[in-house]
Amino acid sequence: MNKIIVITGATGTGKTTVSDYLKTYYRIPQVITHTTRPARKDEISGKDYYFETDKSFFDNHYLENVVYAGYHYGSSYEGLERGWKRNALASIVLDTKGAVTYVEKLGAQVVVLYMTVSNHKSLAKRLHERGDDAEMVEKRLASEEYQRDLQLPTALRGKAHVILNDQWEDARKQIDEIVQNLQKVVANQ
Ligand SMILES: Nc1ncnc2c1ncn2[C@@H]1O[C@H](COP(=O)(O)OP(=O)(O)OP(=O)(O)O)[C@@H](O)[C@H]1O
Ligand SMILES: Nc1nc2c(ncn2[C@@H]2O[C@H](COP(=O)(O)O)[C@@H](O)[C@H]2O)c(=O)[nH]1
Repeated sequence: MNKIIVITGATGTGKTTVSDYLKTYYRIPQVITHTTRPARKDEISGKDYYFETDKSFFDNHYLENVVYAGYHYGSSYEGLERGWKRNALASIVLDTKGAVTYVEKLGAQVVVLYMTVSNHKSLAKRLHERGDDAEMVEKRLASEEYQRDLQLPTALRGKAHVILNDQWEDARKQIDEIVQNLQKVVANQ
């Protein structure tokens, strides 16, 4: 059975960092999602996201889609199938609403990693250090979605692995253990 690692949590908690780590060290392909948000510097269409217009966004066939801080985001069935064609274990980065939908729709195929930090104030600093546009950071931190994603949703309690990412080395160790077990499960199916 194919499986998907859904990496979720609030902005800046390290979801993309984890997804890149899984790709580099475990060869776990990333499912690329679609968004109408403008690209950040260094982001490439087709690698980080499929960047869409308000019109082209709706040309895709979504398993789920959301509005996050004023922009559309969506994950397509085709993108997921492309990931699974490359490997029986793929990863995707989603907000918590999308993560709940994945669990509802794909059940036992989903493994959720919920990223968190002990001090939420550190997140704004991380976004600025990442080089995000200051106005975009303000808008994001003021959004309902940001507040919502700071808490593990009730629907994911007892189902998600909670990864504390105050220090990357500690988070990495937790992730290594989960992924190595998962790889054994997938290999034995
Ligand atoms: N443990 C850590 N300590 C300090 N900085 C970190 C840590 N983990 C990740 N970062 C840095 O914090 C920034 C945000 O990380 P990342 O982009 O992975 O977060 P994200 O959850 O994907 O954010 P978003 O939802 O906004 O895309 C990056 O610059 C990343 O290098
Ligand atoms: N539900 C979905 N959430 C998604 C998707 N693609 C990304 N995201 C999440 O949106 C926010 C903002 O992302 P950013 O790249 O602008 O920082 C973040 O939580 C992502 O995880 C998607 O297809 N569906």
